Amino acid sequence: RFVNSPSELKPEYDFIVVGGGTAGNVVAARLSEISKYSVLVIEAGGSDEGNVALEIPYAAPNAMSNTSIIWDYSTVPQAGLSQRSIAYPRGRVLGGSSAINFLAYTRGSRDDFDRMASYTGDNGWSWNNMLPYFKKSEGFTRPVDGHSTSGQIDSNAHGFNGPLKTTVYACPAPIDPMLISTTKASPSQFPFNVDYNSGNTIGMGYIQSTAGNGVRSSSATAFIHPNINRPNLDVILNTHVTKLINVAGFFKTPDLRKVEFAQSRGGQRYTVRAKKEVILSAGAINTPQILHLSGVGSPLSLLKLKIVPTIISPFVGQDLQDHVLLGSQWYVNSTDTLDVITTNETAANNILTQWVTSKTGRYANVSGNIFAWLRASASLFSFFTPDPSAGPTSAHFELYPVNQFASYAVPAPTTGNFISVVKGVMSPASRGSVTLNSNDPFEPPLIDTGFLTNPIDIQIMIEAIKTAKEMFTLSPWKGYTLQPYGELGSAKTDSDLMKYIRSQATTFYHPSSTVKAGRSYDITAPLDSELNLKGAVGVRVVDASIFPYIPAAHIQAAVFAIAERGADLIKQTW
Ligand SMILES: Cc1cc2nc3c(=O)[nH]c(=O)nc-3n(C[C@H](O)[C@H](O)[C@H](O)COP(=O)(O)OP(=O)(O)OC[C@H]3O[C@@H](n4cnc5c(N)ncnc54)[C@H](O)[C@@H]3O)c2cc1C
Repeated sequence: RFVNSPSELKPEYDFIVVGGGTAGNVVAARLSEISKYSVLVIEAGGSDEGNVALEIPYAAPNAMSNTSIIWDYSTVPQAGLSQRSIAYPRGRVLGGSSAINFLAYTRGSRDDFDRMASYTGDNGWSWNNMLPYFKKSEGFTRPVDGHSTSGQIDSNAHGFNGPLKTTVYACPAPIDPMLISTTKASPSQFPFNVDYNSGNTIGMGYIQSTAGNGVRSSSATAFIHPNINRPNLDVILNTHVTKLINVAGFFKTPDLRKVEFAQSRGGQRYTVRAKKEVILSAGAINTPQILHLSGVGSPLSLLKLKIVPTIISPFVGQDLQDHVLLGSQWYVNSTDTLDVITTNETAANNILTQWVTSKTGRYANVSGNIFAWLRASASLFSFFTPDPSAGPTSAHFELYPVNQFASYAVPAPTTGNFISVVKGVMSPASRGSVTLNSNDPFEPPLIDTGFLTNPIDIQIMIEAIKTAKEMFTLSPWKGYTLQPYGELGSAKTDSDLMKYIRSQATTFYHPSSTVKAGRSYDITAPLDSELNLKGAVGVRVVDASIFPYIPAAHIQAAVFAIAERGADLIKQTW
């Protein structure tokens, strides 16, 4: 049930999940399958229901500017981005970032998960052991235009009965045949990959997304709403967890199973206790923030903010990783592009009407249908600049072609037709941090992505731009792609490209690795390999914070899968 006010809560639950986001809702749904466990989810945001903007796959990018459903964060000035501070929204609504994200469903590679297994010393995180969890959460769905997916996915790699709906494109785009022809024109550079979610991510293939029947699937629609009538599951919305309180006596291992929360900034503080565990699933920004507010971190930094240290864990909030993004645009020799949606109101309304009446058409789709993940040249790497990727099945960079003007840095022109290639550094070496700015839980933390502070990452982005340019010299693009738009057109040397990248790059919004899992003796890892907070009784972290290295993919699928395993680890313990 949804609980309307703190007075309706029980004083104790077996499990309290902090954050009804991507991972938290999976954990709550799986734990409440066991009827004798009582489970409470505390979510800072409101309901996701009745908000059409969250349902339309194509409109996803609009959600992140709706301040009623996001944590409206921005980063500190970024050394690697010409000192720009960039917008850094997170989902603040039931479903968390899975309710507002861009729907790409990409798991990461065999090497990503095998590296996580070897880093943590826990083979349960290996690709072979995680694949069943990917399949468990997934319910692959026939695309709404009814086309056959034969040759577009490898059905052996997918789950068809899980709650989270996934699919491929619902509406073909004019550039799709050119992209597929690219894999034939230059198969060594752009190999066709029938399914990047099968362990080997490298090549060009069809994009999968978290949608089904023309609407978004999120952790709220998949894991909470279908189970909300369970008598052992309570969900309270619009409720902000302010800290965990240590209830152990002096000289005892800290026991943080008392959760403090409030419903407004100056509002009354309440508490609720967990008999078994508190699971922190507030995401890679807010989970370290809550830990810091609870006195878990570097004692010196905490004392400066008048927070009493409870557990010395200086790496909480350190090592943030994310994927840096750059959109580049080219004019095209065609008027049949998606630019019509921003430049022609009548056309946009017709597309919207089609979606409203039948949940089909362009709005049932994400912005692109086919993309590529590629390896950088081996010559970029040396003893001094080692390859940051997990191995040969992990991409160094992404090329995501979109048949319209796409940039998160410069406004779209009011006329013209474009193809954009959104590029990302998928196996970054740079790392940043999340630190407290204040001991007020309602104050945003200081977020530093560290983007492009490691020189290898900018070299990889330069190679990504050059690869996109080379793609447009291949035969399928002759006569279609015209001159590059804006600053890219005048960038001739690597140093020009560097300037262009640093002045326009933003983010894929994938913060991770801020409360890493690792071996018991690894002081850089605040969690053990089963996601328990080291040095505490009764606290686990299950969200994007836990990855020791960011997977070389858009990370929600990996978050869903680690949450499935996290729930199993909790069940095994109890
Ligand atoms: C704009 C955007 C686009 C993205 N696009 C994609 C994409 O296309 N594909 C992809 O794979 N990934 C994408 N991502 C990333 C992906 O969505 C996230 O990495 C993933 O959903 C994170 O899951 P999580 O469980 O760690 O955190 P979240 O899903 O963010 O959940 C955290 C939850 O905790 C709640 N919370 C936080 N603090 C508190 C508190 N103090 N008290 C109570 N509740 C709290 C939040 O409100 C939220 O509901 C995108 C993200 C964004 C923001």
